[in-house]
Amino acid sequence: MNSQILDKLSMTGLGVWSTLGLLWLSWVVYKFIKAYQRAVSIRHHPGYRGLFSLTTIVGRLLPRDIPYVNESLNFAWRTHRKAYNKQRTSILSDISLTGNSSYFFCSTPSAVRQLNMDRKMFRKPVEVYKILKYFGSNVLVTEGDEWRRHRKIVAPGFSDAVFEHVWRTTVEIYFEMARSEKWDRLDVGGVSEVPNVPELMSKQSIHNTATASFGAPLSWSPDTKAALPEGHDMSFVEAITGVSENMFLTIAVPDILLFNLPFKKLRYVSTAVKELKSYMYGMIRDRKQEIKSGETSSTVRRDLFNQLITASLEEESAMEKTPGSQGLTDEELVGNTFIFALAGHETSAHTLAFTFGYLATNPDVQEWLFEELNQVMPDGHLPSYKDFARLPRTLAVLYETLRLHPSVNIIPKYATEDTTLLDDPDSWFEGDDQQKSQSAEEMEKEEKRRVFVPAGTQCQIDVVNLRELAVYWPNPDAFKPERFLGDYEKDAFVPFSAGARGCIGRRFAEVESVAFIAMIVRHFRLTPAKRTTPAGETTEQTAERLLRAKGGLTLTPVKVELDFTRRDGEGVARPEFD
Ligand code: HEM
Repeated sequence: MNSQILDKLSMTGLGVWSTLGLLWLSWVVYKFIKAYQRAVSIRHHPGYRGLFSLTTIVGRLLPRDIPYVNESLNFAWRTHRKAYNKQRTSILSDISLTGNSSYFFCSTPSAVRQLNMDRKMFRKPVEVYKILKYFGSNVLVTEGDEWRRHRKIVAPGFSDAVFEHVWRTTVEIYFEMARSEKWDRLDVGGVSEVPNVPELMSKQSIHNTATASFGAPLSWSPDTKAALPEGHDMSFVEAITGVSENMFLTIAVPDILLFNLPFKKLRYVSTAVKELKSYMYGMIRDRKQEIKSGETSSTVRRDLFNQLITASLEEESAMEKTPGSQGLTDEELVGNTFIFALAGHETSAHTLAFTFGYLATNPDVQEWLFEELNQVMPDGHLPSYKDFARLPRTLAVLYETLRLHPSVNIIPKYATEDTTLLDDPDSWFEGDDQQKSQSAEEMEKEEKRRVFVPAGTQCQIDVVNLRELAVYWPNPDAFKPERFLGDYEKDAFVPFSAGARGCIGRRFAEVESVAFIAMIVRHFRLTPAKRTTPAGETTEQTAERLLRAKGGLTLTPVKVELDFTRRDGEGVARPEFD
């Protein structure tokens, strides 16, 4: 081929590519204009800024939080909530993609209720969760009949017997932590500096998961010289720590790279993955044998794992009698236990770190909480699961933290058919729409406020924005746990989601967190770390610094540095359990 023909061909190629590029650009601009028109027509922000949201290719390439461009669109966490508030004009935010579907960010209780309760019209977009199938399919990532099969088997595990076990384990872990942090050697008034509360909470949460979920023996400070089980290069707790703390790497890096690249970090994570899988399959084999041979029963072993395997075996044996029943495969059992570990670990650890940050910066609330704890846990009294119901202030402190710093920022759903969502702007100013009488005129008005949602539209519950609804949360930015002691709008508080797809581990998390907060605050006064607080810093600045958050798999505390000052009384040395 002579060079003239080659030149011609490359010119033609260039022409084709430029034409395609131009067509693509025109299509993007067309989609953008349509999105903008729709956003304006239904009064929804963010209008033109939709192009820069994280749901668009452009938005993903740009740095986060560029003033006036995308600063309030970083839904992983809105670092500039104040700016966001000013721009907010309505409740359903239509952030359209350069792709072919729209995103609705919903933060009106009426829309949230619809999204959570109308299971026919709104479903979970399972493709979004694909990466969480890494260890096997599970209850979080499935829908329809598949989901029902998983949920039926995992649900019985979340029982009072397990919660009692969780409570007890949490209290034991507290004493192990106190010993390891040398808190048991502190005199009354003595101070322990805790420079990294999130790290400590992560450790407590991993131990809780290993012990309460998997029944592993408690090993806060393991004997490193002790022999590892045969055929293993890591202990179980080390493997679960390696995977949990590097979850993002585990699921984001393709296996071929994760297992073969010669980087130290990847070697560590891939070994942890291999080890965790090997432990989990081994444990399933052993537990199945134990249960089948009658060597143990769920009343002896109360961990979540045992309940799950028992329920799956029961379902399998029911198969013979009831056609259609089906247990979980070993891979699905591993998938579910992994998801319990993942869903339970990060969320709880981060929430506890934020809780202690809030208490340290709100001394009045801390004393209000201490009053309750002192009554329920007089000196030397070890609280039991029965005391959970007597600690409403402690639970309220947890809820208020979750309202202000919800671990899960966005809960995705999609519309299965053409439908409408109730945009309820009046409720921002007037109160709950439900309480209004439904006269014909009002119903007509209500129809007008319904926003058309075409089939396939992604409708996200915007958990972060719900915190801002002053109608339901007077003085919304203030840390006021007492608001949860009376009636409150349940659809404006959905950190655990709600309805059939609500968090199955909610009670588990509440029990673990309440027990741990109770043990810490009963025995220590928490204050911002003296050593690292700059001179002249105001209370607001300290709170802002300590409660800073960043995105991640779930909302992540940046750094919470506190001083723990021992209160009077006992409770830092481990007593004998009966
Ligand atoms: C503060 C702690 C926790 C928070 C804030 C939280 C939040 C949530 C949220 C928002 C969902 C819905 C997710 C979605 O629809 O995409 C969810 C689902 C789920 N959570 Fe949690 N969670 C917590 C603790 C736990 C714990 C301790 C466990 C297990 C031991 C757990 C297990 C699950 C599971 C299995 C699902 C899926 C349920 C289903 O789809 O049927 N979570 N959680």
